[in-house]
Amino acid sequence: MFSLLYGLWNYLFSHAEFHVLILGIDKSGKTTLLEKLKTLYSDIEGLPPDRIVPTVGLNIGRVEAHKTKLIFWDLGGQLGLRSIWEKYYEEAHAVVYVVDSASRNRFEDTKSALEKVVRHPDLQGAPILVFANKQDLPNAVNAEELSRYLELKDQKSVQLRVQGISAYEGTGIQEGVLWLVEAMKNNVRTLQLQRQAEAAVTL
Ligand SMILES: Nc1nc2c(ncn2[C@@H]2O[C@H](COP(=O)(O)OP(=O)(O)OP(=O)(O)O)[C@@H](O)[C@H]2O)c(=O)[nH]1
Ligand SMILES: [Mg+2]
Repeated sequence: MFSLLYGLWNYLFSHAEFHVLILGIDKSGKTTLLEKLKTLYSDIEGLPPDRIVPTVGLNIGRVEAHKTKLIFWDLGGQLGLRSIWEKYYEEAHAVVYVVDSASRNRFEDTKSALEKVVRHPDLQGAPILVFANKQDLPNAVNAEELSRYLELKDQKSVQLRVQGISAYEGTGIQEGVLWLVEAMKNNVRTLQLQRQAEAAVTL
């Protein structure tokens, strides 16, 4: 019985696509990360950093990571564009929240934007992976220091992890994505989204 259920579970997930939102304030490195994800996990070579411009619309990256199909949505982080983020919340399985770990003068801004994400009712139950980006810079704070700044230890009800990365060098990214994939698979929100998708197909 267990192996039957396990087989069914695996079958469902091998066919499912997970929607992952990439959020964070402007210049944190979201699009640079998206392009690196394409390089790491697909046949497409992502754009080099010097060809990336600030995001106004939406960038999409479809990859297969750790035997799981992932669709990343990368949105613009400028102040005037952040109100668009919530339009994507209902359909998102998880969030990757990118922080520029070397810009201490912007930690307050990134903290308050993250708090709104964590508290939003449309994202209830979604795992949140905070990427402490730009670890290649000498003045970057590490993942532990950053979680102290962001006061993330108090968020007990949320599945949350802080991971140091460099979107330039690619370090730390796969470790974080592996955690996210496992978190999404063991998650009530994922089951709910899957049921909604199935209901939409049978209507
Ligand atoms: N040193 C360093 N710089 C980075 C890294 N990732 C991104 N950057 C730089 O940070 C700046 C912003 O990168 P983007 O990827 O455009 O940032 P974004 O978060 O997509 O910005 P918006 O689209 O405006 O919200 C660029 O100059 C990047 O080259 C990194 O890992 N290390
Ligand atoms: Mg961008």
